[in-house]
Amino acid sequence: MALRRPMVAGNWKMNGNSALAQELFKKFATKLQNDSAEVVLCPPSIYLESVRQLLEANKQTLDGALVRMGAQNLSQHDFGAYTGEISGQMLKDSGCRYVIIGHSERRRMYGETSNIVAEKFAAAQKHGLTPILCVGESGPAREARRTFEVIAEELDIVIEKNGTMAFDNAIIAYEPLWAVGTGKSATPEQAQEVHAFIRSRLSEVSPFIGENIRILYGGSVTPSNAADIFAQPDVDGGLIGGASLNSSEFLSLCTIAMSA
Ligand SMILES: O=C[C@H](O)COP(=O)(O)O
Repeated sequence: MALRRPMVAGNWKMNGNSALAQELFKKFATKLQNDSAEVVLCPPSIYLESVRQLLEANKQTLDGALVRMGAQNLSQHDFGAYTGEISGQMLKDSGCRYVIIGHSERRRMYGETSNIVAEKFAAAQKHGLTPILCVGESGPAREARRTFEVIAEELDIVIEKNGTMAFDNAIIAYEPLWAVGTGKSATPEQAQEVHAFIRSRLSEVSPFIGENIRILYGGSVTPSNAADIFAQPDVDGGLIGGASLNSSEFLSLCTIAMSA
C-alpha cells in the first residue's frame, strides 16, 4: 500500500438521483473488492439518506472495499435561522465522513469568500467531518503566471484561521477553474507541478503533513486521461464531476486509482 491511499470522490453536483446510487452500488458489488483506493460518493444532500441505506445494505458485498459518503457543502454555522442551510452536525448524523469545501462553483456563484471557506473548514472539523478543500486558479490567472500565487492565497487563509495542524485531517483538491466541466483537463505535468507546490507549501510548516496529506486532482478527469494523471507522484486520486454520473466510467476511474 502506498504511503497515501488514493481516493476517487464523485461530486454529483446538482445531478443524479437514487437510481444512479443503486446502479453504482450494483457495479461496486461485483467489481470493487479491494481497499487499495478509497471511494467517496458526494450526492446532493437530498440523496444522502438513499446512499447511506445502500452503504448499509451492501456492507457484506462491499467487504474489503472502502466506500464512503461525503456532502457537497455545509454551513459555517452550527444551527439557527439559516433557511436552506445544512450544518456539519446534520451531515455527520446523516452518515457523511467527508464534505467538499470551497468548490469553485460555490466561490464563484454563491459568493463564498476565502474567509467563509476557512470558517466552513473549521465547522467541518468541529463536527467530525474531513474537509475536501478545493483550490485552483482561473484561466486568466494561469496565463498571467499567477497560479502558485492564487493557490498559496487560498491555502494560507485556511492555515491562518485554523493552523497548519488542521490539515492533519483534511484533503486538498486541486481544481483549475479552466478545467472544471470544460473537457480540457490539466496535463499530468501541470497537475504534478501544482500538487508538488501545495505539498511543499504545507511541508514548510509541517513535513509530516506535507508528506501525508492526500491531494486530489479535479477537472475533466475521464477514464482516458486518469491513468497518466493519477500516476503522478504527488497526485493521490481525483475529484470527479461529470464522469461520476456514469456508473461505468466512475467504476473505471476507481479501478485506475486502485492500480495507480
Ligand atoms: O468537483 C468536481 C470538479 O468540479 C470536476 O468536474 P468535472 O469532472 O465535471 O470537470
